[in-house]
Amino acid sequence: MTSIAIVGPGAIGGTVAAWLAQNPDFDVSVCVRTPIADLVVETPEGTIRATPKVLTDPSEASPVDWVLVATKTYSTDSTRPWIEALCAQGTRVAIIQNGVEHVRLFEHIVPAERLVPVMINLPATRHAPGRIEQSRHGVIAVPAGQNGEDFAALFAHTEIEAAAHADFVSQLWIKLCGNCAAIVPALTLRAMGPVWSPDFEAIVRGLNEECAAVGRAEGAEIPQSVVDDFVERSRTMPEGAIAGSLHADRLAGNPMEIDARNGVIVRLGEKHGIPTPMNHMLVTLLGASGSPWVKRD
Ligand SMILES: NC(=O)C1=CN([C@@H]2O[C@H](COP(=O)(O)OP(=O)(O)OC[C@H]3O[C@@H](n4cnc5c(N)ncnc54)[C@H](OP(=O)(O)O)[C@@H]3O)[C@@H](O)[C@H]2O)C=CC1
Ligand SMILES: CC(C)(CO)C(=O)C(=O)O
Repeated sequence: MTSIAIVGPGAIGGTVAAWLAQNPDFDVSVCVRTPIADLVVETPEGTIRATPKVLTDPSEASPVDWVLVATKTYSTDSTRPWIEALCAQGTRVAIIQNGVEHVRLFEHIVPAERLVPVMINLPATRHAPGRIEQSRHGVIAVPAGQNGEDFAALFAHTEIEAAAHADFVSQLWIKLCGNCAAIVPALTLRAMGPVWSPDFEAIVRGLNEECAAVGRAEGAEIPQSVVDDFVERSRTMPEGAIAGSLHADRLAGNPMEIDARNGVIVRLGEKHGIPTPMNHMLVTLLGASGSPWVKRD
């Protein structure tokens, strides 16, 4: 029996927990801030249900084989008591978050050799605690090596396609290219397609080009087609559509992962001497909308 604890069963953590709990060989528990009774996830494969063990305080936790952290990036330090209670010598800790700085954010909490950064491409929305909609097929990428391969193997019996990649850094930055333009609808509070114009396209393309340039300087391989495809996807975003979790968080009045998704492009751009004026300006403007998470997470 493999024991797995998911810290933060929100949209992503709840979906992952529900899928893993379908495997009778896994003992799945969830570590919550807001209590839940169970998990019900509407997936492209139909509705799945799970009744994992629900822990509400780190004092109830004991060491497990795998800890999966799926909180927002700005909640990192609040997960420390959970991670400490759930870890023994052999425990591995996977960080399932957006952005490219999983290791920087958690290396003061988890030893590097037990830390597994995870890129997840899986659109999910939490409608109520434990009630989630997974709107498309899920894809997970992890670094090559034993930890990455063992993590990917946990998903063998799920609809989530998980694989270890030698070029994980490219996986992370290509995902960030897809995420970085969502700062525009988070600011305008409407879909991009209906307001598209040459000036608007210059902003969206600028955000993406800056991200790709900084990613390449960090060692990622990002073909130009990645930028062009994301710009095209933005151009065709239909009226009423929500561009993912950042836009959804702004609409809900929640804190936003501005630093992890756009601030990081500015910070790492400065390190490499790459100008990032579009990201810099929109980070400043969205931060001025009231989110406390414009500063470095
Ligand atoms: N949603 C999506 O479609 C996608 C999101 N991502 C990324 O995945 C990560 C998670 O996002 P998402 O699932 O949307 O976020 P949610 O806000 O839906 O979920 C985060 C969860 O973490 C919980 N939490 C926060 N702090 C703690 C703590 N100290 N202990 C226990 N639980 C805690 C929250 O509790 P509470 O219930 O009290 O709010 C919530 O359940 C982010 O980095 C996001 O960018 C990546 C791909 C797609
Ligand atoms: C765009 C999406 C849904 C892709 O997984 C995402 O990463 C997010 O909303 O944060």
